[in-house]
Amino acid sequence: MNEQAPEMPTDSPPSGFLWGAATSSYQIEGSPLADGAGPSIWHRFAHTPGRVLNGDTGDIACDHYRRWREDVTLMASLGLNAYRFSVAWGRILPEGTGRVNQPGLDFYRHLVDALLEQGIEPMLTLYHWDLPEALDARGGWASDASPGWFADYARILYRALGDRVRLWITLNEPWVITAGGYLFGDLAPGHRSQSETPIVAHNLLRAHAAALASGRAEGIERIGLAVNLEPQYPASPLADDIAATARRDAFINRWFLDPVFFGRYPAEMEAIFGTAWPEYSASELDALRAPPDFIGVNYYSRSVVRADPTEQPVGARRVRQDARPHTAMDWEVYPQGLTHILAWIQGRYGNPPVYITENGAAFDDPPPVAGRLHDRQRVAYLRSHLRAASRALRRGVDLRGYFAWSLLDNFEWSYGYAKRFGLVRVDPVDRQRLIKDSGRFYRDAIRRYEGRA
Ligand SMILES: OC[C@@H]1[C@@H](O)[C@H](O)[C@@H](O)c2[nH]c(CCc3ccccc3)c[n+]21
Repeated sequence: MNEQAPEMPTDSPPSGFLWGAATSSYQIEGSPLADGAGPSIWHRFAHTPGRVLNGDTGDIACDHYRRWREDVTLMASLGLNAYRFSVAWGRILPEGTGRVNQPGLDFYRHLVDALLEQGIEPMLTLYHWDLPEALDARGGWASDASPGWFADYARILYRALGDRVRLWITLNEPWVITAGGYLFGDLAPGHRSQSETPIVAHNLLRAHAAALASGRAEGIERIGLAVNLEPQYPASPLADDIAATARRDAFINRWFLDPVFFGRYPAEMEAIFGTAWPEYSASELDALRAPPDFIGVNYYSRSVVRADPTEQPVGARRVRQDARPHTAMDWEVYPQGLTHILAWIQGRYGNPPVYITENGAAFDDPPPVAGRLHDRQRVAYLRSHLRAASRALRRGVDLRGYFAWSLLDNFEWSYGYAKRFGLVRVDPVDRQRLIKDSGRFYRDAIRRYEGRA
C-alpha cells in the first residue's frame, strides 16, 4: 500500500468545504516590536526566566513577519483553499487602545490580499492570547473595561479588512486563556488565582458578545468562537467517577458554550469554584447570550476521568491510557473523540455550522533525509482524524471545514520550540521550510476528497 495514499472514504465533503491550516501571531511571526508594534504579555512572559522551556521566545519564531510571501506560496503548493491566522493586537494598537499603528494594519492587509490572490480563504482570529502588555498593566482580562477594549480593537479590524475577510473568530479558546493564564498559571500572564478566574471568564464572554455586536454593526456576517473541546469519559461506573466526569465536562466543554448559546453557566461551576463563584443577576447572564455564526472546534484528544479530591478545583483527574498511542504532548491519540464531540455539539446546540479550526499532533520528528521528512505518526494521526470527521459528516453534522494545526513547526507556548506540530518543518537555525510527508499526505487527501486525484 502506498504510504501516502490517504485510504479514506472518498465520500466527497459538502461543496465549498474548506481545507486549511492554522497558526497564530505570537507563535509564528517573530519581530514582536517591529514597525511600531507594542509588546504583548507573551513577549514579557517568554522573556521572564523560567517561564518557557530552554528560555525560548517568539523574538524570531518562524520569521513569518518577513517571510509571509514565501509562506503563502507554500500554502498554495499544499493545495490549501483556506488559512486560519491571528492578528497581534499590539501591532494594531501598540497601547491596546487609542492610536492605530498603520504599518501593523498594512502587514495584515498585504497578507490577506496575497491569500486571496492564491484563492485561499482567510479566517481571521482576533485574539489568540497575545494581549498588549499596556492593557495587562491596566488589569488585563480581569478588568471590567476589557470587553470595551476588545470591541474597539475588533471594530478597527472589521473596518480595515471586512471587505475582504469573510470568516472571523473573536477569541481562541477562552478556557485556555482563563485556566492557563489565571488559574494554573502556565500561560501568560501567569496568575494563579481561584477568585480572579471566574471574573476573567465572565469578561471574556462579555468581550465575545461585544465583538459580535460591533461586527454586526459593521455588517460582518460570519463571526465564530473557537473553543478547545475534549470529550470526557468516566474511568469506571462508580458514582464518584461519573460525577467527577460531569464536573470536568462542565469545566472544559460547557463553561463557555452554554452561556453564549443559553445565557446561563453550567450548574457544576458553583460546585467547582465554591465561594469564589460570583453571584450573577439574570440580566448579567442574559447579556452573555451571543450565539456565534459558527463554532470553531479545536480537537486534539479525550480524557478518561477519575474522581480525585487532591486535584483542585475540579476534584477530578485524567487517567493515562497506557495501552494506547500518545503524542509528544502525552495526549492520547483518540480519533473517535472527534466524531463524538462533533455529534455532541450537533445535539446540544442545535446543529450550528462548525469548522474544525485546529486538529493535529506533536511527535518527535526524525531528521530530514535527502530532502524528505518521514513523519509517519503524524500521517497516521491526520488520516485517522480525517476519517473521524468524515463519519461526523455522514451523521449530518454541519461541518464546513478542517484546519490542520499547524502549517509550520512553531513556538509551542511554555514548551518553546521543543514540540513540533507542523505539516512543514522549520529549521531551528536558518528557518528554512521543508514540507514533511504529512504535508504531502494532506495535499493528496485534499485532492482525493475534492475528486481531483
Ligand atoms: O498545543 C497545540 C495548540 C497550540 O499551539 C495552539 O496555539 C492552541 O490554540 C491549542 N489549543 C490546544 C488544545 C487545548 C490546550 C491548550 C494548551 C494546553 C493543553 C490543551 C492545542 N493547541
